[in-house]
Amino acid sequence: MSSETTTTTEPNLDLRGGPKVPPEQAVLGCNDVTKTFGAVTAVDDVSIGIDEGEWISIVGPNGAGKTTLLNILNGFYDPDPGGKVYLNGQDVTALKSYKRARRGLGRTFQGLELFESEDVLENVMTVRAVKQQPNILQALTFYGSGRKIEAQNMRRVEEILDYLELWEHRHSKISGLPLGIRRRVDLARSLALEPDVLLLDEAMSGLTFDEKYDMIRYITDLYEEEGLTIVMIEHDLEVVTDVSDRMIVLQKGGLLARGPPAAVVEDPEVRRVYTGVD
Ligand SMILES: Nc1ncnc2c1ncn2[C@@H]1O[C@H](COP(=O)(O)OP(=O)(O)OP(=O)(O)O)[C@@H](O)[C@H]1O
Repeated sequence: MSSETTTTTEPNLDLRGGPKVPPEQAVLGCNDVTKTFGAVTAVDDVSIGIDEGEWISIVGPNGAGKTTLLNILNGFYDPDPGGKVYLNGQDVTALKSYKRARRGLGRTFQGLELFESEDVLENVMTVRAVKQQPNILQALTFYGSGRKIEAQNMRRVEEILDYLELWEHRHSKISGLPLGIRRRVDLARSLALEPDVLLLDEAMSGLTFDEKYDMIRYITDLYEEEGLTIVMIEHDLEVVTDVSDRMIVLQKGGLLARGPPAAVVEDPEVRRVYTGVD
């Protein structure tokens, strides 16, 4: 009788189940979400449910649909008809992105959508004003009355900049800053909205090893000290394996596996499609 086992080549069926939390009861969830762009199905019938206080990492190779899914959760894209998005147990599918932000959903951007010609302080302050005003136009008017906003918001913004070790850069224009600092400014802006759930879109893309380590440290502290729910989109499996409570793997828009990181990274299907290693 052969002593060989087949356990390393069999897909782990525990990773092929449904959402851990019913999407409609989750702090953030989606049900039957598909998104097509012409002939391309970017997200293919995905349902997830994230519990309060979890750190979830959504991983997958290039083009797997990670950013599209995040944009649907965030409200930048509508899902195709039939798909639903839930925030704090409420159906927010029809709710605009900025309204979801006011209900506690913050995000960073893979492509860093910072105001290049403004300094760090102005970038964070502007977002702070958007939090307090019912619409963008009013926020800009409000922002114009500099003293008022300063009195109301400066303290919180100082705390955020201090926390992310950005205070010394507060008067530096974004356009002159290196990528590691710019990614931190993006994180500071998302924190200025005082989110309960933070969506991070490849927040470590393009960073050096040391910068990635710093970023993980900041996010871990936020997770532990502020009790934030973290949803992190990440291309690099290794970066998130140690820190996540659970991982969700996308492949060609579909959900390939979900579960504890240690089990996910050992799953032969995940290894094959994601790392290319059997
Ligand atoms: N606005 C769009 N119009 C057309 N096709 C799109 C659009 N956005 C995404 N796609 C396509 O949908 C698929 C999924 O893209 P998406 O950016 O969501 O993947 P990803 O997993 O985030 O990839 P990456 O790791 O490279 O950022 C890709 O084939 C992409 O070309």
